[in-house]
Amino acid sequence: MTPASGGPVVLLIGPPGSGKTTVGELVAKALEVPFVDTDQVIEAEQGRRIAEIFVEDGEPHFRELEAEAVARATTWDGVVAVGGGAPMTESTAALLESLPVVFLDVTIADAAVRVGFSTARPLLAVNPRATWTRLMAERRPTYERLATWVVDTEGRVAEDVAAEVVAKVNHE
Ligand SMILES: Nc1ncnc2c1ncn2[C@@H]1O[C@H](COP(=O)(O)OP(=O)(O)O)[C@@H](O)[C@H]1O
Ligand SMILES: O=C(O)C1=C[C@@H](OP(=O)(O)O)[C@@H](O)[C@H](O)C1
Ligand SMILES: [Mg+2]
Repeated sequence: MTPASGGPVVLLIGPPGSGKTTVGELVAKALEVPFVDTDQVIEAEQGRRIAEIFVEDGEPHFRELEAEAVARATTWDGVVAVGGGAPMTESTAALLESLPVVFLDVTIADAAVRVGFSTARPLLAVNPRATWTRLMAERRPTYERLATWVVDTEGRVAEDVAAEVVAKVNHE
């Protein structure tokens, strides 16, 4: 992806299983712009999976890598999906405040079905439902504060959610 003066068309935030990665790709395709997922950037640059980074270096190190990756992504054109915990880092929240952000909302019921709570998401490896619910409660005020728009994804296919994000971005 090439740096551009305009910055991201839209950034997607929300908890694991809200569909940031999936919907982000669909939105980018529809708008014919590049897509970047900061977790994928981190994995490619590190040559390791997110779960390995957590185990080998700990969550604080992952959060540093994540803050750097998000900061770079905010200078690029296109659609950006970040990890569920990214907005909880202060420097990241400060950057997102002035950018077009969609909070993809979801309940534990749908998130559990979508994510299946595999070990790919290390924070959810133990007591996944209780942990997801606690994290969402901690994070919701930040997601809502940073959201330019909130899109409810409950019971909706990703294509439908993506169409609403595109409409919001296009101010339809
Ligand atoms: N609206 C949706 N309806 C049903 N399944 C979805 C939806 N959005 C995403 N998924 C599925 O849920 C899983 C997690 O989606 P993902 O995009 O990785 O979420 P996130 O990046 O927010 O954690 C994927 O298997 C994806 O195919
Ligand atoms: O909620 C979190 O803290 C995390 C969410 C994950 O991304 P998704 O939200 O895309 O699953 C990934 O960044 C990492 O496992 C930590
Ligand atoms: Mg994701």
